[in-house]
Amino acid sequence: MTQFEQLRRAMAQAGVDALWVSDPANVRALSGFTSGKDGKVLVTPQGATLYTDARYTVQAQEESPLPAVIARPPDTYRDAAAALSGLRVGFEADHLTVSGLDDLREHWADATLVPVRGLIQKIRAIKTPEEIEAIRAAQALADQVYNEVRPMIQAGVRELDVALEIEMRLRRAGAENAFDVIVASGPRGAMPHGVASARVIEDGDLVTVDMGARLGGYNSDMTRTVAVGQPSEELARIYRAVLEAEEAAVAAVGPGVRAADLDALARDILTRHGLGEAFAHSLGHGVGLDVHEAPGLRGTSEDVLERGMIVTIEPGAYLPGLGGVRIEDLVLVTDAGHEVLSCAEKEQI
Ligand SMILES: CSCC[C@H](N)C(=O)N[C@@H](C)C(=O)N[C@@H](C)C(=O)O
Repeated sequence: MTQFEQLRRAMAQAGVDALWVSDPANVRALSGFTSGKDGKVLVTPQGATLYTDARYTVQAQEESPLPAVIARPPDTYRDAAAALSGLRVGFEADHLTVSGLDDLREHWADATLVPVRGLIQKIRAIKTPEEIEAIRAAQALADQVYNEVRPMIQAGVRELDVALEIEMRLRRAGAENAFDVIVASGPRGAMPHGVASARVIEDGDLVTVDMGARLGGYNSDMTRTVAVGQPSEELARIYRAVLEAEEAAVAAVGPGVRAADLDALARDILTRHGLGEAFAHSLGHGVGLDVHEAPGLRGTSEDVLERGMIVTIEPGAYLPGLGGVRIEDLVLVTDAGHEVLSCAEKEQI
């Protein structure tokens, strides 16, 4: 089934005749159009149209097979109105702003506007072979850059210099940074998203490095925690507990596995080590055009893993005043179980 056939089926299940797509990653998935600045897709019973403005006329022609209407709001809405009269039109409730919804209400008064959630994200969760190769390439580059930069993580070096080196090497290789590089050393390791600061790494620190490459629009995501010198026995114990949880969860990845069960598996291991409360986030998430996308690997998730999904497995433990550990792999769900796409070494501490 093509992506549009899957989408039309999902739209029918959601009870909408048409769909106004405003989330840039969803616009890209449906149209190929890569500008996140001004791109929308309108899916109607007759077909699909890309809307963007005159700054992107050439780009739209080059990137998208969809017919394009070049206009700015409110002309955009006026153009679409005729095709939508009397229809139930879905909009992306997780993305459209309140003022954006006001605009749709004003210009599409003859349509019934219906909030929908996750229709395209659900389709995007299962990657095509081309998408898998794109994410594999992004991760391979991230592995290479991590391996090149790993030797500089030493006492006396600032976190932000480590991050800058990673960012520069990714950019030089033609990629972007998927997100602000996290380099959290010593007590800063207690912040799961401690983006690199001016702190100077010290002997005995654990240092958490979380980085991703965005290559050809597709992201990777990986975390390693490394020791500088000899960390305390308490930090080493936490590291080993997180590694045990991470390896157990990775080993359990396969088609048919419930995301909530995977989260529980890792959480139970950390709880046995007295670190359940310190595991302050979900086990993982899907990765693709967005760094965080479906499926969600958390306790409340109803998602079930399927072949072709690419997810992170990233348990962590964060202890204010002491430090923290996160270990994250990027994992492809296969018929046989799984393939770990991230190859950078996980150290024994
Ligand atoms: C700001 S992007 C950071 C990416 C990072 N690798 C990451 O995914 N961190 C996780 C701890 C995270 O943010 N997980 C989310 C899905 C959560 O638990 O809500």
